[in-house]
Amino acid sequence: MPLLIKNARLVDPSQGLDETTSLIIDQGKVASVGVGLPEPAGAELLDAAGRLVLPGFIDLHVHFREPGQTAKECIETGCRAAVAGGFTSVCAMANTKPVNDSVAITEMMLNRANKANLCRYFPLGTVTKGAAGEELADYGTLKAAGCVAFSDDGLPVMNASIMRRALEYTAWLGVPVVAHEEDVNLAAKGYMNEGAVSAFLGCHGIPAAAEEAMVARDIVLAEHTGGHLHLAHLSTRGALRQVREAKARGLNVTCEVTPHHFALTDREMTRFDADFKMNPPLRTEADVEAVLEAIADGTVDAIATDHAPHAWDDKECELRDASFGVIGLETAFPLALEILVGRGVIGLSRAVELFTQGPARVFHLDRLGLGSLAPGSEADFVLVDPEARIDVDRAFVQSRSFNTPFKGWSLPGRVVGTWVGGRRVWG
Ligand SMILES: NC(=O)N[C@@H](CC(=O)O)C(=O)O
Ligand SMILES: [Zn+2]
Ligand SMILES: [Zn+2]
Repeated sequence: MPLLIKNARLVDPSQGLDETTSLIIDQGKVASVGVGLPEPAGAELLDAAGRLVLPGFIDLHVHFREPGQTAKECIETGCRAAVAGGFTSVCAMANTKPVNDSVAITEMMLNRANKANLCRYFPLGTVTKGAAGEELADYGTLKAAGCVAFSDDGLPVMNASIMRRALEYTAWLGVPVVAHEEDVNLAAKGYMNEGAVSAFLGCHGIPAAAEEAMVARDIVLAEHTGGHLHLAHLSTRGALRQVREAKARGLNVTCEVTPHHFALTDREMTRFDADFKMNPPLRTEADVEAVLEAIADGTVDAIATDHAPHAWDDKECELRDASFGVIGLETAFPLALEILVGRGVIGLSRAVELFTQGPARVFHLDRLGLGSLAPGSEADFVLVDPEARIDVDRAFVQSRSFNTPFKGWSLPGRVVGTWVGGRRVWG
């Protein structure tokens, strides 16, 4: 049965649209967009009542812990958190147990996601076998099995020769290498940003140079190989400056930033609460300013959550010993509304772009009809009430874990409904 959506404020940067209009959805796809469309025979009617209709969000960076650590999250609970947050596609990191360096694991993940039947799920394969940093994974067979990119995320690829080969081989396949940039020798025993706050607290710090030195190395390697380097969760002024310069030189370099890195600084660490501990760490105010500038000037391609669920006892211990990582699927878009749009850093259309067309392009998901609501696209969309607020508490969060630094926050932007391929999966 076709679906006619009326009185929608459709914001779709892929079509340059921000206007009140109607959409017709038929057979899982967008059939037409425009004011005063004739009602198809027997159509179901949805009155958006002026609320936002947006292309479904795409998250390039989530950790769903299946196989291996399903007490933290499984593919089904992760996908439920995704659709509750308005995400209709997620790209899942390979640092599961065992890691995703084989067709068997990729297929198992895809089967589990299929069974959950909530959002689209795109696995990443590892860069190296076992994510051990020594031997390249088999990119061709992993791509054929469904992997959309390759990453050892959680761990940097410290061997430059391995990174060089990875960029060369993936260039032939036309898929990106996603880099977690952290020089392990510079980061050493650090567990928060190195700076005035870490000195005051007497905590081991991770210097900005740990990230920036690796970004520099990998931009050099991307230039020499022609490979597509996608830089995950960038957090420092120097890292973003290098991306801006690399893009100006026409290199095949893209990057993402997370909501926690645009919303919070390392001052939060004075609470000694491990829900503020993640990798890369929360940085200084100057770094947050640089993240906001890079979001505004187009240096940043996508907002990605780095949704990293951890169990209560992974966090409820000495800060030094706690796991790195925070959840983020349900708070990402509300934080963008509050901090990016609400404080005038960017307009709503650019914010939507960072969740839709931007990430779609990075992993070439635009070729699958994702990240856009132009006629012919997949009918993946989200209905958001920008006036209604959310309260970030345990009842609101669908994830199996609750390690969020935004607990207790009230934010604008309730996801009223989420549709994947024309089927309502949330709300
Ligand atoms: N971001 C984190 O602090 N943790 C991630 C790994 C990662 O993204 O590096 C995790 O898997 O828990
Ligand atoms: Zn990482
Ligand atoms: Zn990650």
